[in-house]
Amino acid sequence: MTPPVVLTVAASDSGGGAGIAADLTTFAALGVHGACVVTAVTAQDTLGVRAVHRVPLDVVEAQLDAVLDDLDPPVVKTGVLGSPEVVALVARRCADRTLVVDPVLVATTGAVLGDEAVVAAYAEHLLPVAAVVTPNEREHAALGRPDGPGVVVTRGGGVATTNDHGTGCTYSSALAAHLALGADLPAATAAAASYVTRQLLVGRDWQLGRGRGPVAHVHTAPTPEGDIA
Ligand SMILES: Nc1ncnc2c1ncn2[C@@H]1O[C@H](COP(=O)(O)OP(=O)(O)OP(=O)(O)O)[C@@H](O)[C@H]1O
Ligand SMILES: Cc1ncc(COP(=O)(O)O)c(N)n1
Repeated sequence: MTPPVVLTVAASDSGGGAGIAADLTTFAALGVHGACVVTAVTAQDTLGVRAVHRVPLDVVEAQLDAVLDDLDPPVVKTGVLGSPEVVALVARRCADRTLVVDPVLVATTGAVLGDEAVVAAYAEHLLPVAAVVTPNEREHAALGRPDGPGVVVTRGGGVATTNDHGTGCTYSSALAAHLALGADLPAATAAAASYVTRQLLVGRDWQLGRGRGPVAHVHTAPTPEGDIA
């Protein structure tokens, strides 16, 4: 059966923990086809963000044109957008689709990934056309505490682990994938939360890098018999 298409508009993470890497692997794990528009390249690892290179606006728009014209994704998920111009562009071009906005402003490791101008652009352009917004507490406060049925404030959870880099991206991607597969919002948020919980458990003892290791976006745990659970 042909899978539904979900587009992520987000930044790359060279460490493979967050952003595009988390989004596409989560989409694959949940059975949707992932397309990607890259807004910025980050030089990043489990310890922090070393550099951010924004993709020029016309190149972001050309990627968007290509995917929207040809693959026609019914669901679009956003992560790091990088500039107010890109925020406004996505709002303009994707308002007629189911938009899942993860307003990433600060990385787990502390780096600022969205400044005040980006925050203002979210409030003015993107939040009014979003079906779902998934800020964490800090992002919710920065955005002026928007309210409504589509505002899902994320709050961590019960799994004790330091391998949690990329959890917000994985959560919002899982939510977008379940919406594309036909779930309603309450079912999609519940499925996304249980997916993240399971994946945090899978990667809890991994030793990748020297900082906040990545959540296991896609892997399943082998059983004692060597099968895949
Ligand atoms: N330790 C945990 N145990 C279980 N579930 C968790 C844990 N951490 C995160 N989650 C799940 O993932 C969701 C997103 O997590 P969190 O709020 O930590 O993301 P974030 O990285 O702060 O988000 P953003 O990408 O918006 O910055 C939570 O709402 C929860 O469902
Ligand atoms: C490219 C990119 N996108 C998103 C995040 C946020 O993820 P996290 O909150 O886990 O650091 C990140 N650090 N880098």
